[in-house]
Amino acid sequence: MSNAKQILAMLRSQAEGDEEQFFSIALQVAAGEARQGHRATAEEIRAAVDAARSQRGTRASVPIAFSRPRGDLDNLLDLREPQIRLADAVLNRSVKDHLETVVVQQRRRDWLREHGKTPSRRLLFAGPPGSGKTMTAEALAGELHLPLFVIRLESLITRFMGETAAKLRLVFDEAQKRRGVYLFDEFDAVGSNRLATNDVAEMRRVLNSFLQFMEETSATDSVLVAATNHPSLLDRALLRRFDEVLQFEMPSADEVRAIIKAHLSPMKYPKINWKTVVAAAACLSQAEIVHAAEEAVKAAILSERNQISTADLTRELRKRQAMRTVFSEEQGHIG
Ligand SMILES: Nc1ncnc2c1ncn2[C@@H]1O[C@H](COP(=O)(O)OP(=O)(O)OP(=O)(O)O)[C@@H](O)[C@H]1O
Repeated sequence: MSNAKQILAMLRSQAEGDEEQFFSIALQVAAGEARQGHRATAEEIRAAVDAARSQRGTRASVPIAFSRPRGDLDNLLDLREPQIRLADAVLNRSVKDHLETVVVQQRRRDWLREHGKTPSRRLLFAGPPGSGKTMTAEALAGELHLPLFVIRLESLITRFMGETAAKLRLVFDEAQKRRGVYLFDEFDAVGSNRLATNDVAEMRRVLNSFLQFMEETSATDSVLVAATNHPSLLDRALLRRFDEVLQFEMPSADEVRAIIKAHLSPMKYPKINWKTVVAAAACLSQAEIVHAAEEAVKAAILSERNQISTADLTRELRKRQAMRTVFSEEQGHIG
């Protein structure tokens, strides 16, 4: 949008009393300035918008819901208001440490910027399906009091030349002007070095745009999370661009126990043999273990009990194991 059009849109939003739209266009102008290398002006506009927003915040008596993306972005971004915090996810020590770093740096980003430093904001979540990558992105957004935007890859990646890169630009522009956590799920679809064999040149262009946009976001405080089950598919040039790489793993024995305990409410569980339960959960993902615990609770409720036994849990965990076998046999069949 040209400056004249932006001024017109700002005047219109003011006439309609749409303050959020007004701020959003102001931030778009800031993003434009940042792209032209005018970082100080971009920062000044952003600071003015932040000040005006927080003034409005003190006047408001009820929390204001995050506003939905508009226009073309509506198809690309799925807005989720975070319902959880980091303490709700059961994570390994290394992932927790990385997240603590990000949270501290994001909370004290103004201080870091005053010293010419950029807070960590480009994160790669790598790990097996169901290990909590999406959940952790939501929890991180919750921790930072930010909206979570999930980028819909099926709308982003199209067959038409140049269109995917243009859509990516829309998403990154939004990240520049609206602070949030932006999650690119199944990121290997964008960042793969051997994807789209039918149009390698186009995927290269998309990847290059992605790399360029990653650099440009240095003036924003949005957090970019790319999640993948296949980190080895990612282009090396891309891997280097991330500030933090978080490796999600299959759950340890302690984690299995913690996940199950967190999902047994309202049941009591005085006599669980955890060794047996943990053994029955071998090779299951965090998500599968959550399902098994929830099913065990439902079965106990239906049989009008208020206690869960070791047998309840192992039965449900074994069911999950069996479902896994069926699934992998099916895949073997297809493959
Ligand atoms: N580490 C965890 N701690 C607690 N619950 C978890 C954890 N991981 C997964 N879960 C449960 O499983 C559900 C699905 O997990 P999630 O979608 O976050 O996994 P994922 O790694 O993003 O999987 P995928 O790669 O298939 O997208 C979560 O909503 C949560 O209920």
